Amino acid sequence: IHRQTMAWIFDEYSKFHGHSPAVVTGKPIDLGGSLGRDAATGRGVMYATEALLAEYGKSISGSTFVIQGFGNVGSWAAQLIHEKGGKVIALGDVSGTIRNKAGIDVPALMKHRNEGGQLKDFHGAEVMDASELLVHECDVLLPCALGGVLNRENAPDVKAKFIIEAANHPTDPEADEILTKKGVVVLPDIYANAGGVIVSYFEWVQNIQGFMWEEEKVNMELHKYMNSAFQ
Ligand SMILES: NC(=O)C1=CN([C@@H]2O[C@H](COP(=O)(O)OP(=O)(O)OC[C@H]3O[C@@H](n4cnc5c(N)ncnc54)[C@H](OP(=O)(O)O)[C@@H]3O)[C@@H](O)[C@H]2O)C=CC1
Ligand SMILES: O=C(O)CCC(=O)C(=O)O
Repeated sequence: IHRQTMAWIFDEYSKFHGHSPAVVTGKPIDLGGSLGRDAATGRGVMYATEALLAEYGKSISGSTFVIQGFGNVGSWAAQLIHEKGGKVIALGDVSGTIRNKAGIDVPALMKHRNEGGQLKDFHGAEVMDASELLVHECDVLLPCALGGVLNRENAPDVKAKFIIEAANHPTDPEADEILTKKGVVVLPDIYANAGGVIVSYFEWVQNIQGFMWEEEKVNMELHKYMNSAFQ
């Protein structure tokens, strides 16, 4: 979401119809945006991953993760998975692809990135070939960048046991078929990345109520919705 654009839409609409914050979501916080919206999609991805692994008697802690994309969705998913004790062993964006068998120190990587550093220059990992990322050994693969990245070319080589569709349609229909035959569990995007649109709905609810929720309340409600949708 581009918050400034949403602010312009809100402002233009309100000129003609009076103060109407509920007309659009993804607004800046001081114009009625929701706390927790920035992290929401990545947080929802983490909750979805937790629910799926639990179904198989596993947990985030003790599992290994490979993440493509370190933007809004990927960086939040990486941080929250790291906080839960998950080991992010490889990660990539356009600026580079890196790995560390012992687990990447995600908060240190965030600091490096926020200071303007590129992934390839991060000291806590080694650089690897981008083409190896999606077929890297791991328990859980999280494509958090683009659509169509898993296709008939690379799907046969995927080693992950679980794929969380954090980006929109990262797995094309041919890949889906190949992965299913291999016994890879693919959690669909319509559920896995719904955290963003859920918190946008919460933003609308707060605007209608004329009330702002604490971030803890937003996260708790998001957890509740993600869990009940999984069931
Ligand atoms: N943000 C949200 O709330 C939601 C997002 N989504 C979906 O999630 C996906 C990611 O969105 P979002 O995180 O917001 O987008 P961002 O633009 O914030 O991040 C995209 C990330 O993908 C990386 N990337 C782009 N191309 C490649 C590539 N070829 N190989 C590796 N990495 C690449 C970018 O790298 P670099 O920074 O180097 O350019 C960046 O790290 C999209 O499919 C989006 O539709 C779905 C639901 C909600
Ligand atoms: O914020 C929203 O309402 C939806 C966001 C979303 O789904 C996206 O960015 O792809």
